[in-house]
Amino acid sequence: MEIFKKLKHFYWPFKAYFFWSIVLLLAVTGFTVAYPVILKITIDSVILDQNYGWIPYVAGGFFLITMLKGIAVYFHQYLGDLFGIRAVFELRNALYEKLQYLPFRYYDNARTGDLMSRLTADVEGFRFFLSFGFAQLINLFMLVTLSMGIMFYYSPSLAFVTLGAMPFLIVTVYQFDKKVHPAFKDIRRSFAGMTTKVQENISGMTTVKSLSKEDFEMGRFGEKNTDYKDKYIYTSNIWSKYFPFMELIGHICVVVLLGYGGYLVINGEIQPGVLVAFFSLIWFIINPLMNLGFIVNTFSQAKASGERLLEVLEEPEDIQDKPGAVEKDRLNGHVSFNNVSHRYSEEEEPALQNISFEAAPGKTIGLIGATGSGKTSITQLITRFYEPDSGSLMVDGRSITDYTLKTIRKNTGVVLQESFLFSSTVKDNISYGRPEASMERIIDASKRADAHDFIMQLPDGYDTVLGERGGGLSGGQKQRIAIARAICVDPSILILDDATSAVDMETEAKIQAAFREVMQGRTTFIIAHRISSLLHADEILVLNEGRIVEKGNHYELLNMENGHYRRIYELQYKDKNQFLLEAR
Ligand SMILES: Nc1ncnc2c1ncn2[C@@H]1O[C@H](COP(=O)(O)OP(=O)(O)OP(=O)(O)O)[C@@H](O)[C@H]1O
Repeated sequence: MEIFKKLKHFYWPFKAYFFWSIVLLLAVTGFTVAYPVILKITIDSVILDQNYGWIPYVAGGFFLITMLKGIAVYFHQYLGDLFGIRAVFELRNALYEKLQYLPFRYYDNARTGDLMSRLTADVEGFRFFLSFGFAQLINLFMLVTLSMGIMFYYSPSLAFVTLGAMPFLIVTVYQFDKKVHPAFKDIRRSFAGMTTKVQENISGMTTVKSLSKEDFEMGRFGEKNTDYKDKYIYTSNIWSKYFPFMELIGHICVVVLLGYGGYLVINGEIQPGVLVAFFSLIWFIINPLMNLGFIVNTFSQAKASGERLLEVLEEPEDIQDKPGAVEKDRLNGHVSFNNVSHRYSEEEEPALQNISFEAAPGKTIGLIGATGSGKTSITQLITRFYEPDSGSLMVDGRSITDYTLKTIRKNTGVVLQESFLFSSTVKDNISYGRPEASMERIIDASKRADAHDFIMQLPDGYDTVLGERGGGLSGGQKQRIAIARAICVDPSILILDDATSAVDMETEAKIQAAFREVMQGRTTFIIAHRISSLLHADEILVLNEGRIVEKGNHYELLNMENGHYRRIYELQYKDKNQFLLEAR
């Protein structure tokens, strides 16, 4: 119940639909139990007492009740559906919003397929209970109580004897729920595992095919599929064990009713109409109670789904605007790190240790070092994707946390080694960070990123729709669109994380020339493995194992005897010299 309480604010605003649906359900229940009552009157008061003149009225009454029941059922179901659909509409929106604001830390370990299944299958499981299960639970309660009430009214002794086996039925249903709830949770988890596998397989299809791992992948999928099948079979086994037993208990009740009820009729203690009415009423108790398994099942599924949805909704958003955070349209881009250290999780080694440097507005800072030396981590802190464990990170003389996240993100443009392109038009991809950008601005950004010419050669130019993840374009072309996207935002801090590694030397030179113009007035951080990309940087930070080991411009660093930078330079240029020597 705790889960439903926690999710209450999603469905409670629509309680009016629910209440009306229940009021109509009440009417449906009333009309349903009226049948056996009319039947009893027909047998005892019309047929046995030979009041045949009543027959047209009884028939008319039956017809009227059937019509009214039909109308009530229609509106009850319609309003119930509306209640569930409106509630999960809000829930889905809230989940999606949560996904937008969850920190990177969460996504480091999250699995896309699992999240997808939460947003689809789990939301659907919850809706089904709201639309259907909830009302069924109430229907069950009302039908059983009303039927029992009528039975006790007609013949308390027959009611007692007939319902004697009911406690067994209730205990069985309870046992069933205890087993079936964890089983359903497992099914949901297994389904999420399977969708994750499918999603990863599709995303990594190039790797799978290039390494001929199709069979291996089928094997891995087979495991997940088998697990899902086994979990379902296990759950079906629980059903098939419990259901015949529940049915048996129901039929014992009927046998007892016919035996003892028949005896009472023969002895003249009750009228035959009462026995006939009991025969209908008992099924209004047994059927819903047996259905309790199914209702409990939707309830268990909804509980399990609700739990998984709450896991996402309650995930802490550790990086948030602090109260009174400053919103600024434009920052100058003065970045300074003072003794900053950072580790991604408690168990891991620090990714950055005592990092200190100053980047004045408009300056270009190069970051170089072996893989894993912490280059990207520095930029992840500047964008505030993560927060440092210690030290201070200032932007324009104020702590980065003094600004709203929006201010920081609006003022930083990031081009990654492999940027993500959305399956929409080229134009939309370029103006993604600034949707209001004019066509001139988009074209200007593309020209600066050396993308305009190839875009014009696409079938629909800027209106060409790209495939998922920018399919249909070469790596370098995708990268140039991503660079245009960053330029279009007009950020005061530009981060180029190995941004030109996917383009050829000639294009790199062109983009860099364009960058030099674009970089004017912006603080730029260039992460590069090639020294050629850093020649024009005002300052280069050489990183090793999370520490800055050297600092200076290209020439200063080259002059350091036995320096890290010099070693990288020699490694990169040795081949060239060797080649030139051999070519002579
Ligand atoms: N999201 C993360 N979660 C946990 N550890 C991480 C994460 N990102 C980076 N690390 C670790 O932090 C250290 C620094 O990584 P970082 O990505 O900053 O290096 P890098 O110099 O940019 O490397 P590369 O040149 O390969 O991109 C590495 O040891 C890496 O394993």
